[in-house]
Amino acid sequence: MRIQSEFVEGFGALAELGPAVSVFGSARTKPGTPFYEMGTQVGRRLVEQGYAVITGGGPGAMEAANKGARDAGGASVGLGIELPFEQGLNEYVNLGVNFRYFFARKTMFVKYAQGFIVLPGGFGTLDELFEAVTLVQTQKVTSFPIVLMGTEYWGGLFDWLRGTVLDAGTVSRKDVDLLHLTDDVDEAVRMVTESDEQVAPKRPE
Ligand SMILES: CC(C)=CCNc1ncnc2c1ncn2[C@@H]1O[C@H](COP(=O)(O)O)[C@@H](O)[C@H]1O
Repeated sequence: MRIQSEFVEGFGALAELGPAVSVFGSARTKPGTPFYEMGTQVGRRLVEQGYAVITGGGPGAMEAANKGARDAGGASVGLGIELPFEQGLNEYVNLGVNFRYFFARKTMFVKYAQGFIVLPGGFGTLDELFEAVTLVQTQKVTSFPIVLMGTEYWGGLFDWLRGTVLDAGTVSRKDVDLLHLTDDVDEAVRMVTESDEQVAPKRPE
């Protein structure tokens, strides 16, 4: 069955990856823009700290993170998705897997990463972000730091969660505290890798 084979293929391709961080962000972020540059720096810094970089393998922020990772000589993973307006994996991916199903692909982002760094993005990015927060909140995954980058971009969402949503009692303080926010690349990388000390021993070699 196609669905099953996507999981098998994904698990097989990523089994030997070692520690990794998934980086998300808009497919529409253009090269030369500040957020593209931020993505490149995130990819580079993660590799310098000994991490593989996993992205959705597409253009924009994904491409930026893959570029940074590859240029720094690291593992640059792209988990591509078949879309009607297919663009293929970006040129900076050095380990690529293609998926037809978003849900199979999303499993890989969480299963093979120690945390998420989320650059400014749209519906796709929000989907990935909130799936991860839900998994952490419900303790389906543990010690999984999630860092949003771009204080101005995410600030409104942050305030809304800590105001309206928290006040309504639909989330707890502990839940909103799962999300970190920064503009600083080193700080973001530190946040996702620090708690890895608790996570690392649980991962198979
Ligand atoms: C120019 C364009 C729209 C290309 C679309 N090509 C894509 N290729 C790969 N992953 C994607 C693509 N679009 C959305 N995604 C997924 O959704 C996220 C970005 O969606 P968005 O641009 O924020 O909503 C990415 O992290 C990725 O996992």
